[in-house]
Amino acid sequence: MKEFDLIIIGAGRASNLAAKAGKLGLKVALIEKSSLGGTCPNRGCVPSKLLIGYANKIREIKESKTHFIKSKIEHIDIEKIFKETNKYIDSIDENYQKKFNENVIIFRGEGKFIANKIVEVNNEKLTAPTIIIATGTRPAKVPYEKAWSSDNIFPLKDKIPNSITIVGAGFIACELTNFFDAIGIKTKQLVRSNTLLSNEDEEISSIFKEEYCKNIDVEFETNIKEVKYQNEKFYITLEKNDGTIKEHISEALLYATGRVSNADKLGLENTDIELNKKGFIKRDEFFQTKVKGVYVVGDASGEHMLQHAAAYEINHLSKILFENEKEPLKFKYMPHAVFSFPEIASVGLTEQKAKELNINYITTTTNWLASAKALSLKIKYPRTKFILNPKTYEILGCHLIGFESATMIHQVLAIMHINNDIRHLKEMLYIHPALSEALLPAAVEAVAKIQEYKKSHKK
Ligand SMILES: Cc1cc2nc3c(=O)[nH]c(=O)nc-3n(C[C@H](O)[C@H](O)[C@H](O)COP(=O)(O)OP(=O)(O)OC[C@H]3O[C@@H](n4cnc5c(N)ncnc54)[C@H](O)[C@@H]3O)c2cc1C
Ligand SMILES: NC(=O)c1ccc[n+]([C@@H]2O[C@H](COP(=O)([O-])OP(=O)(O)OC[C@H]3O[C@@H](n4cnc5c(N)ncnc54)[C@H](O)[C@@H]3O)[C@@H](O)[C@H]2O)c1
Repeated sequence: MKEFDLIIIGAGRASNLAAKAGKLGLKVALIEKSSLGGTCPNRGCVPSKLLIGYANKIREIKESKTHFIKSKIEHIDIEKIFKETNKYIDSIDENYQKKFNENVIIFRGEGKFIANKIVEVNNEKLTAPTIIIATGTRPAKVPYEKAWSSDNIFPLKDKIPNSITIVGAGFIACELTNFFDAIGIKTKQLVRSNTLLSNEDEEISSIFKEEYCKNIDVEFETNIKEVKYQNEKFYITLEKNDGTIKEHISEALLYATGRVSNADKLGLENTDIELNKKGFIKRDEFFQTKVKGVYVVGDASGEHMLQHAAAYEINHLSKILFENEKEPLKFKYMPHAVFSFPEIASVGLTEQKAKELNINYITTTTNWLASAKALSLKIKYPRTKFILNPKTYEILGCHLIGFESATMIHQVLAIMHINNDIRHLKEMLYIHPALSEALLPAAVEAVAKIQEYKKSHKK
């Protein structure tokens, strides 16, 4: 049996913790069955956003007529787009290896528990007083042979298809569908309900749907009834919720229907570690599982499934382990963005959630068009929606749709981080006429509505 100070299973974001522990002089075993770096740089956030960069540029050119510019795209080098993206992915593992000093021993293989504190990898048994499970998630199994998940395009090894059908209405489906459509591959999205991005605030997701569907061919309330794969094509029978049948042919079929826990492959039946109903590992507020000294962080907990959440958790665990941190991590808020067209960014409660919780709230929805910079974009839909506590001025939720929403929301996040009071957003000085200034009228409207509320609720 090999003894270590620390074992980490999964070299995604937890690679940073392994590197830090190694620098502190601890003997670390880092177990990874795939490429170092994990999902985000190899088959997640980073390559998908590299693709979105192409889509955004193309959409801008295609929409140039709004600025009285007649333009035509002569050629999109799709081969080159995938070649460059694949090349980026190829560089990740090697770059990660450079992070570690000689104290970090990398085991390339699948780690499995054979007892509470013993992990087996490549027929070697390892033990340590502290073990971190950071094994992330994998795409839900695709139901047809030859169909893809997002893992099949990062990197893309198959032939680039001339047509693609994408199933799902969440983050991955709406980001990738926009990309494939923008670069000129014939694209259809299949959605079983009547909604896209159903976890977003309803007002925002309905604006998104209206704008998105101006470009994208989406079949709503549609399921796949049957699939045949012949001559390198999928022959798909579609069934609408009203029973209508439609035949559809596509060279590629990609499922973006969610991700599942990797805990089923960890041999946890040999331990006292417990799973929740969705198959994710249970933990306490200090990330500790039922086994003392065994922790779970990042997507493996199934809580947030976002890179910034995983990074923050792993950083906090590092403080608990190496800096005597005694406080648990409590996220005050958890923002996210959908990098599609249009772009959405969101933090906190949606209006439907506020209703469900039966809390006292007010909302304001303000367009961005008082901002000259927003006006110059010549798009009418951008909006800021606030969900507010009318008694305390607290921002309970903020939802943006429009150009660079993911960047724009950071000024709201800063306020929420330091002292959550919408009045700061109203009082701060904005550079005129930067796009960020588009949030000022929203803050002014929100504060005015709260003051009205306070007046009308005075005894
Ligand atoms: C297409 C896509 C786009 C995304 N875009 C964004 C985005 O824009 N913004 C955002 O915030 N998030 C995004 N995400 C989510 C983000 O990638 C994850 O939240 C993040 O990677 C989680 O990090 P992690 O370290 O917890 O897990 P992972 O990065 O998944 O790392 C887990 C590692 O554990 C390894 N592993 C699993 N089981 C074992 C085992 N038994 N033995 C050895 N190794 C094992 C895996 O191979 C993997 O390398 C995206 C995800 C996808 C799929
Ligand atoms: N910008 C970002 O931050 C970003 C981008 C991509 C992925 N991610 C992360 O990755 C995770 C996974 O993304 P995702 O898009 O796969 O999951 P998701 O949960 O966002 O969406 C899954 C979609 O698939 C649909 N679906 C599920 N089963 C189906 C079926 N059998 N038939 C038809 N539709 C079905 C659901 O209704 C939903 O619309 C997300 O939870 C997110 O945390 C984040």
